Amino acid sequence: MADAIDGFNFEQRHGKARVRVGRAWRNDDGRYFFVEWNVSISLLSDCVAAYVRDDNSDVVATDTMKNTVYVKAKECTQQLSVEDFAIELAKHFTSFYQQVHTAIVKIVEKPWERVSLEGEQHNHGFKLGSEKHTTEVIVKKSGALRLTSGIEGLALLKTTKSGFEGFIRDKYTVLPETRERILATEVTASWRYSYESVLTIPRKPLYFTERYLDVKKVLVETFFGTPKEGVYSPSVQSTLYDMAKTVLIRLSDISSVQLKMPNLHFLPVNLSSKDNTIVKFDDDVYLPTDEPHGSIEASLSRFWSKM
Ligand SMILES: O=c1[nH]c(=O)c2[nH]c(=O)[nH]c2[nH]1
Repeated sequence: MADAIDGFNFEQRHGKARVRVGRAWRNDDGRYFFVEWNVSISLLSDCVAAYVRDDNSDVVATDTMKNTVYVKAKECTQQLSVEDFAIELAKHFTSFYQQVHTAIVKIVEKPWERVSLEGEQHNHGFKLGSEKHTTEVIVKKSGALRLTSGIEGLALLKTTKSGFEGFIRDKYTVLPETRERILATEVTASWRYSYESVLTIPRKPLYFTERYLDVKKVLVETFFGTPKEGVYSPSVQSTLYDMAKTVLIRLSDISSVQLKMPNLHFLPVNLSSKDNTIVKFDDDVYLPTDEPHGSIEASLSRFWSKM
């Protein structure tokens, strides 16, 4: 919402970024659960006077926002998904403060995973995994909701069943066509859920945690294909599209999905001197690179959905 001030359009928001909180829960049988969240809050509120008249009387202090994260974490006596925690926080800011009309809460969850020792799950031991679960919620005073979740840093590699052929060849092209190469990427995905009100989200406390695992499974399975056979990838573009499409086909409460898949190149190694070949590439020795990398991204949404 823009205000007209001194003959200008003025838009503002304020919040607290990167508030870190850890939350442990203990079951009746003594089993622990743990999450670590990095929370960023942004409030759209009627506090223009602070900018233009040195009047802070309508300002929610960002220090108060930070404290609220810890208070709400304390109040969540049952383990809950990162999405539900973000919605709880956003609902609090829009309902508690008359001045606040919209709250935007972004959270990145650190991938602490329960340790298994000799096939047995540890009661209270966790180790850090790799990819991260993210969420962004926007809640309005009316209860209108926009809920997006995502995954960051999902690194995937396959050693065969990938190629790239038939692309434009011109005087600048040196890349040979191939049906045999390594395919490696680090997937960043985000997907929007179709729930449009805080009143209609599923009640199950870990519903969105399960959904996150469902999306991750679809992405990974579609990238690799079956364990023995795999699936041939004619390009990153084609594999990306299959992954996005399978998410929308399998998961009915997701209305759109965005994927970013850098093409992390593994270059063939050939070494030769003036009179002999030292290393001849036979789909075996590679030079891994992450710079430069191809950057391939797309989004796919249902016809009737808002992006
Ligand atoms: O899967 C690929 N897509 C491209 O667009 C591209 N461009 C390139 O040089 N290699 C590849 N690989």
